[in-house]
Amino acid sequence: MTLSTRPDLNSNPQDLSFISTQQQPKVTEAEMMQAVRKLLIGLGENPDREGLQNTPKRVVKALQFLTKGYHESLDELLNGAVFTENANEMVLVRDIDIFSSCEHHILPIIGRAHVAYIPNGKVIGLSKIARICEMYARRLQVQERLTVQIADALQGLLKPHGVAVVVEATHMCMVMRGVQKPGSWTVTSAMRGVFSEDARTREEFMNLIRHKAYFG
Ligand SMILES: Nc1nc2c(ncn2[C@@H]2O[C@H](COP(=O)(O)OP(=O)(O)OP(=O)(O)O)[C@@H](O)[C@H]2O)c(=O)[nH]1
Ligand SMILES: [Zn+2]
Repeated sequence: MTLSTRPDLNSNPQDLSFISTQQQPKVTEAEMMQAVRKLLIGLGENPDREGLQNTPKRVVKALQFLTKGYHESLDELLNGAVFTENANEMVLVRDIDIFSSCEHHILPIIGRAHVAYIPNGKVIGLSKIARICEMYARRLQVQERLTVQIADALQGLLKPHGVAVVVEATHMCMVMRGVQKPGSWTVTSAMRGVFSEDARTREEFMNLIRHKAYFG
């Protein structure tokens, strides 16, 4: 097995130290397209027929988009939007759309994330919470790791009193193939600080994400 030259692909997924990695992969786009062409032939298709002529190019472009989070970093997406603020009540951004790809089948994971924290002298620009979710979702993932990465990123950036993340998602590898269970949802959570220590705080968060949103 050839290991990637990109440390972010080989490292422990819990380890956030690789997040600024901007190294380019060694495989060229032409080689990637060639691989897709082979895949089409293996599937019994004719890659030269009109409808498939540009498919290798499209597939590579689409996969690059779906994994663009490998080339993003917390530093860049934050753009300095962490502010000193004397706030100490729960901040919750809920119903953040998640479009990720499972690392076992490279099929879509579609769902939403709910992210809360209790500030401890610092708040983060609200959109940046969604951007953090987006950065980690746009990688090959398992839902559990995605959930933990979002929680640990916020915990590391803000050192808040606590962070709570719940991700609810449906996995196309369980819907369209394999066990074929449409309608199944997986719920994962990561609780840090007071959300893990105090049942009432956790309950307040769970109640807030349970009630029907006014918008949406
Ligand atoms: N824990 C976890 N498992 C996942 C996630 N996405 C996909 N999987 C599972 O990864 C497992 C891979 O199992 P394998 O037996 O190696 O692969 P498979 O033969 O394609 O498995 P089936 O999906 O059962 O047909 C499956 O059980 C998937 O449901 C995820 O985000 N988290
Ligand atoms: Zn899968």
